[in-house]
Amino acid sequence: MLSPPGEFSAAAAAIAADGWYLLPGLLSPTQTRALAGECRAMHEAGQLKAAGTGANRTASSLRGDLTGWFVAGALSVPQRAFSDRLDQLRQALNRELMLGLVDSESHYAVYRPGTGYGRHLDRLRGDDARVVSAVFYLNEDWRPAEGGALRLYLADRSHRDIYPCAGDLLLFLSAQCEHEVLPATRDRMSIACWMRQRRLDAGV
Ligand SMILES: O=C(O)CCC(=O)C(=O)O
Ligand SMILES: [Fe+2]
Repeated sequence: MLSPPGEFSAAAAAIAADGWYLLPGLLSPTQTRALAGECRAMHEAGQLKAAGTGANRTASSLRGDLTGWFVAGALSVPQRAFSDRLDQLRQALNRELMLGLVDSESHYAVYRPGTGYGRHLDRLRGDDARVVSAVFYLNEDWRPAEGGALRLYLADRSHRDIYPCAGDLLLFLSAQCEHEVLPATRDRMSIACWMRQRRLDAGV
């Protein structure tokens, strides 16, 4: 299903101009709460695993999150609602910016208190598939005093701190925007996603 015409025009324009955008309202509060409940339940059941970095995804000291990938063909009801909306956004970005985004990958992430993710780019070594990073936040009533900002480093050498507030989707260009996750004083839950192009070295 297509999104209403123009729904994501502001996001597309900001990504083209600035390389990033904070998009509210992708899902209803009820849908967002369902995802948060599922993420918390998977965490409590021990189903989220220490994440790695790089193509081999071995555990790393750079990052302290626990993750669980969404499995295509086995999405839960809340995951399907999220993935459908992300797909509408992906198609709108293709229409407005001609990005050639063919699919996306997503995982739940929980950062325990005191853990973060050091400054990095989201492109994997030798792999140019990731074009747009999207992080959907699941934390109700987050207060800045609790820390946990995503610090986004901008081209003009300034930075922006974005707090992980439920319902907000942070979008940025994977190849250009260095960023880090600052430690928090409570569990920090999100869905990290990447919209991908066909790999340039993959042939046709
Ligand atoms: O959770 C966030 O705000 C960002 C996570 C991140 O940078 C990543 O998973 O690559
Ligand atoms: Fe990242």
